Amino acid sequence: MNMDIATVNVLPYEDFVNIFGNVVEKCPIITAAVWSGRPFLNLTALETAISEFIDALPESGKEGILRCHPDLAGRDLQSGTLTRESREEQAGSGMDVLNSAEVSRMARLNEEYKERFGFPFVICARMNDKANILRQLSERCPNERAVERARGIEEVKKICRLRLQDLVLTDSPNKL
Ligand SMILES: NC(=O)NC1NC(=O)NC1=O
Repeated sequence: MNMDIATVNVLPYEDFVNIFGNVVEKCPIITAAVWSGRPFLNLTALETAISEFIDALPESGKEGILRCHPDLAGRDLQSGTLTRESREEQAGSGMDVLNSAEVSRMARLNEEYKERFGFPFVICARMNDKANILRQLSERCPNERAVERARGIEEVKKICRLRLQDLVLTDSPNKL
């Protein structure tokens, strides 16, 4: 699907939530909330509304968003229970074709990370390959909790931007 912003702006909220409800993984409440901010001037304005809503949440809310994300190469991938978006992203970065040693390494590092922070490691899979993801996962583990919370939320916003771009035509300067 690729609609223009004018089409987005006239969607009833039921349709808006159905179409955009997973731009932040399993957080349709965010989409439902920003519907109030219509009309959006362009795609960037919609993205900004989502970003500002997230930034205004208490730290517990931001951690809640992170907790709605499935592990990379984790149980949901193995059992086929990822959302369509997440499945495509994880496949795009090779998370679905790890060898058994890599699967174990990911699982161990993901568990270590969750144990330390109480939320999962989140990274925009479409902007990283397998080697990069594994490196970041081990490098980020020793960080402070507040640093990782902020870092994870930055990644959520990158994931969101790419998911939005799959749904809405990007702003073009010569189009009114
Ligand atoms: N844990 C985590 O980063 N999950 C994800 N990242 C991404 O790009 N899609 C996801 O589901």
